[in-house]
Amino acid sequence: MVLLKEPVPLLPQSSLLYNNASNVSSRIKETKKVKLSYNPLTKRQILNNFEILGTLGNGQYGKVKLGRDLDTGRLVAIKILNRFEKRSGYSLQVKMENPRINQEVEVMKRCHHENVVELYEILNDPESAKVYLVLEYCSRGPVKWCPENQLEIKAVGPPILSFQQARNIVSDVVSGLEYLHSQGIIHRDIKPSNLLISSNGTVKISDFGVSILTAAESTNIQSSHEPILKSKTFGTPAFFAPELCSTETYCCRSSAIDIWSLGVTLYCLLFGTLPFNANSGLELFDNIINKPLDFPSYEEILKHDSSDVTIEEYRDAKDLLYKLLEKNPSRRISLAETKTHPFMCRYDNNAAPVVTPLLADPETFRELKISPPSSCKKVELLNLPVNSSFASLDSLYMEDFDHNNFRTAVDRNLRHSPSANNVNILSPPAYHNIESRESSYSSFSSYTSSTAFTSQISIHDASLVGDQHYSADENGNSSRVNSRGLSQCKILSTFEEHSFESTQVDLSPALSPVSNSPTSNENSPGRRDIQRQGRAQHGYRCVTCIESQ
Ligand SMILES: Nc1ncnc2c1ncn2[C@@H]1O[C@H](COP(=O)(O)OP(=O)(O)OP(=O)(O)O)[C@@H](O)[C@H]1O
Repeated sequence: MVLLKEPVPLLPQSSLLYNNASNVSSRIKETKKVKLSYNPLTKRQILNNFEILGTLGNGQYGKVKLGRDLDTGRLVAIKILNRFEKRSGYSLQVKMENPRINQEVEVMKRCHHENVVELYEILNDPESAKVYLVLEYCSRGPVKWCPENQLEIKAVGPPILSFQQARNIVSDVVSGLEYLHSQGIIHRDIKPSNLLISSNGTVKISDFGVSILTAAESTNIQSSHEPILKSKTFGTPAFFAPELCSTETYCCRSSAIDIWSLGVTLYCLLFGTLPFNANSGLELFDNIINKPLDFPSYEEILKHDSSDVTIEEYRDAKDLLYKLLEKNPSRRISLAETKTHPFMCRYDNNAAPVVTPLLADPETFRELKISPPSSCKKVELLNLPVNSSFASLDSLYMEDFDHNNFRTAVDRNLRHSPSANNVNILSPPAYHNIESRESSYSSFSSYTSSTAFTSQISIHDASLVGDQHYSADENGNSSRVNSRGLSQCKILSTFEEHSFESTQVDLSPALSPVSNSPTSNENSPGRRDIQRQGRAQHGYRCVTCIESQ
């Protein structure tokens, strides 16, 4: 789904990210110092008191990581936001404070409800280019309403949820929305992917990046439908209310837009397709404003819903959808009315809670699935520069990472190992100019795995993506790792003074070419020279780990 970028800050710059306001709950911890470190033994990064276990999602505006509070063991989601955003003018790029951060923080600080994702802590170090929001972790991930392999925008049904599951989800969202609106918060981006499911199946509203506070907080803005802060549109077009699609009613926005988006969401859950769709934005807006609502027939529903939806339930569902997707915002159903609508009450038997599989077990979030050899002792954490956050490990190598320190720490580690000679130490310059974060991260993992656990060997093709041109030769004394072709290769590799041999290469399918494929030199069988072609030509991610024999 495309999110329209919001061009103007909606909250005053003096927002609460930097200022304390009396009405902000003290529940939320604000930490002004960020410390990043790396544990080579576990191969995990540590952000202040949180061990980073893996990636939960990549949003439009940054990454979300799974973390574990080292004191309490509690799992958390850590949303990483860029403090600055670049805006391009005619000839210059300006670095501006990212207004989304203030917005999201300001709104989340006010929220404390079972159906709203909770903010626990804000890590906001002025020295850091990132701001970290430590959030309640919803282990079952976002609400899914179409098959994994299908783009939501292309989904045409059948639905993957039963009517009862859809009802359970919407019931939780209505409670969450009622709370938000009572706090003067309009979410403005209600859609299934912003509804997260906790381990016990509770649905929680998340992602407040485009939310706003109405001028009159805590008043029942929904019933008044008063115009709110004048602002540009944002959110996800297919979920836009008609009043957002027309320039005539430009200023007239109220919490009724969330109710419309709730209607689009319910439609998706029930029928597995969007109610309004089109090939272009203009056509989509035209459909939202003018096209009458249309539904799959009852017979079609019966074909797919195994729970035998009755004709009454089907009719009630349609009736509720007509009321939620009422084009005139002042006639749109309220949340209180939604709660008591027959579709929500008459059939509710709680028989089918939403059960989606848990996101991967935290332990499987390890970047490398290797266990430390018994000879390997825990080594000191490596301090990382504050801006070498997980979202931009490339900067770790490209900008200000102190390679000498890193190697010193690594060397210290080597002394614990009986097989230090088998370690492949990469030349730091090889990491330079890596444009892809993923590639950099893999390199980083490879490097650290090879050095932290010396009975394991990593082979790297970092040279391929580095400044130095480097060619690979299966039979020579140096090798490059090709994420496609290597799996069966016997590799003899030397790098600097260390050499090692490996007979088995474990290649993850994820380790595919990162960006453009490198060109291959077809004239040299068994040998493919990687030629960099300007900045866009970066090669492969590194192979992570090879078991030594
Ligand atoms: N609290 C959480 N618990 C579990 N997973 C989460 C949590 N918060 C976010 N995620 C995961 O990270 C993804 C991106 O998060 P989020 O939507 O907040 O980021 P965003 O940059 O605002 O995304 P969007 O592109 O939708 O605007 C989510 O779709 C979800 O998969």
